[in-house]
Amino acid sequence: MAQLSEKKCVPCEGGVPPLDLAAAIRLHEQLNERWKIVDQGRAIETKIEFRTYARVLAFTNAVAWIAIQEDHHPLIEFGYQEVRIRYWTHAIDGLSENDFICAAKIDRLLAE
Ligand SMILES: C[C@H](O)[C@H](O)[C@H]1CNC2=NC(N)=NC(=O)C2=N1
Repeated sequence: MAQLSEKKCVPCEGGVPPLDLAAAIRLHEQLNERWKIVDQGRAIETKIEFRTYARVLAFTNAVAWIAIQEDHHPLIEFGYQEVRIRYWTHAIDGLSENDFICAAKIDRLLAE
C-alpha cells in the first residue's frame, strides 16, 4: 500500500459519500497519535505545541502551503505557542481520504 503521505489529494466537489467510521479508523491508524477523530467521525484534529511564536508561524505557513499544493484546506487556529488543525471535506460534510493524506504530510513534516 502506498504511503498516505506520498499520495495526492483528488478534487472533491461532492457527489460521493463520506468515509464511514470503519474506513476512517483504518486510515487514522496510519497517522501519528497526535490526530484524533472528532465530531462523530466527521473530522480529524490535532494540537501541536511550539516553544516560540516564530516556530508557530513557520509551521502554520508550511501547513498553508500543503493546502495550496493539495487544493485541500484545513481550519487552522494558532496562538502564542500552539497550532490547532482540523481537517474535513467541506463538499461532503465529512471525511475523505484527502483529509488523511494532508494529515500524513504534516506528520512527515514534523518528523523531519
Ligand atoms: C475542487 C476543489 O478540490 C474543491 O473546491 C476543494 C477545495 N478545498 C477543499 N478543502 C476542504 N477541506 N474540503 C473541500 O471540500 C474542498 N474543496
